[in-house]
Amino acid sequence: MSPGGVGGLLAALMARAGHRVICLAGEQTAQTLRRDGIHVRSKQFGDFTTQVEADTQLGEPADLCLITVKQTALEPALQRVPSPVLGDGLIVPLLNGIEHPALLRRHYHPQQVAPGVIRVEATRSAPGLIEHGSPFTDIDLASDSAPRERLDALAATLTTAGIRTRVRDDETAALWAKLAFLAPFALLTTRYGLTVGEIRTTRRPELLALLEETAAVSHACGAPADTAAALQLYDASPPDAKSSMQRDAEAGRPLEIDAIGGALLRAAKQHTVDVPLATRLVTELADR
Ligand SMILES: NC(=O)C1=CN([C@@H]2O[C@H](COP(=O)(O)OP(=O)(O)OC[C@H]3O[C@@H](n4cnc5c(N)ncnc54)[C@H](OP(=O)(O)O)[C@@H]3O)[C@@H](O)[C@H]2O)C=CC1
Ligand SMILES: CC(C)(CO)C(=O)C(=O)O
Repeated sequence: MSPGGVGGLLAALMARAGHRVICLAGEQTAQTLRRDGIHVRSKQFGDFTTQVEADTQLGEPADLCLITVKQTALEPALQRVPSPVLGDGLIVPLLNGIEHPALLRRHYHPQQVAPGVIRVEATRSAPGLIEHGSPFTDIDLASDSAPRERLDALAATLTTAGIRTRVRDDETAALWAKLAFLAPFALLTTRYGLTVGEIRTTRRPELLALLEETAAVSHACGAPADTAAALQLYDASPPDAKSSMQRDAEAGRPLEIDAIGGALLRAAKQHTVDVPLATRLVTELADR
């Protein structure tokens, strides 16, 4: 559901591996996909085009529904996948953030909901045209409510299609591991309009302070967070890397500020953790 940067790439990889794939999108995107398929330009997989089916709403049961819409459009998008039509298919949201699994568990049976986090850099430059800029496409799956065997089977299927997938034991830890890295990255690159290479040099003290704040909230929520390891990832990132929130800001699209920054502040408040820098950055971004 929602074949944008992430969803379009995964749909194309699954179709290329021989799976039947139905992309659920707006009418215009669905028409384009039915006619032209999905064309991927990838640093990892090379250039390729695959045919997919496409519709505006799910019309039959499915084994798996990957949810790859932005959080800002999640609630209306769920109408595209009515629970009675889906049957007992696995729902796997790959959105950034930590709060959407609760919403999905209200819409679908909790045993069907298996959240994942994805590490990838992928952009939809036009409907059906995906630019995949990272030389990796990695997913971590974890669910407090879905049976482990289903996650293991899915991880094997995705890995065979080229999407390296691991199953983690702890859902909270898996979601926070991504957010603890992403929140400082998204907030700083978007607030200052700088690449990761510029942030880790010219704004290093702020980066360190924000990593500390985020790690403190993560710990308070029961998820281990390793600030030194996160900093190493920043230092190892290609200097011109940008966050998806920053690319949204550049393109004038709505920002996932609430799912990423807002969720961090809410968790901090709940656990009475002081996060002055995160609060300032989220406020400044929201004001814009
Ligand atoms: N892009 C990246 O590199 C990464 C993104 N993520 C996360 O993955 C998630 C998806 O991001 P990304 O792939 O970049 O998103 P995109 O903006 O590329 O794609 C969003 C898709 O959502 C659809 N959409 C927009 N509005 C609605 C709506 N009202 N109802 C239903 N569908 C709608 C669009 O479909 P249509 O064509 O019909 O308009 C589009 O295909 C986000 O949570 C993001 O944070 C995580 C890691 C990396
Ligand atoms: C950090 C990154 C690029 C990892 O995939 C991401 O999730 C984002 O920018 O939204």
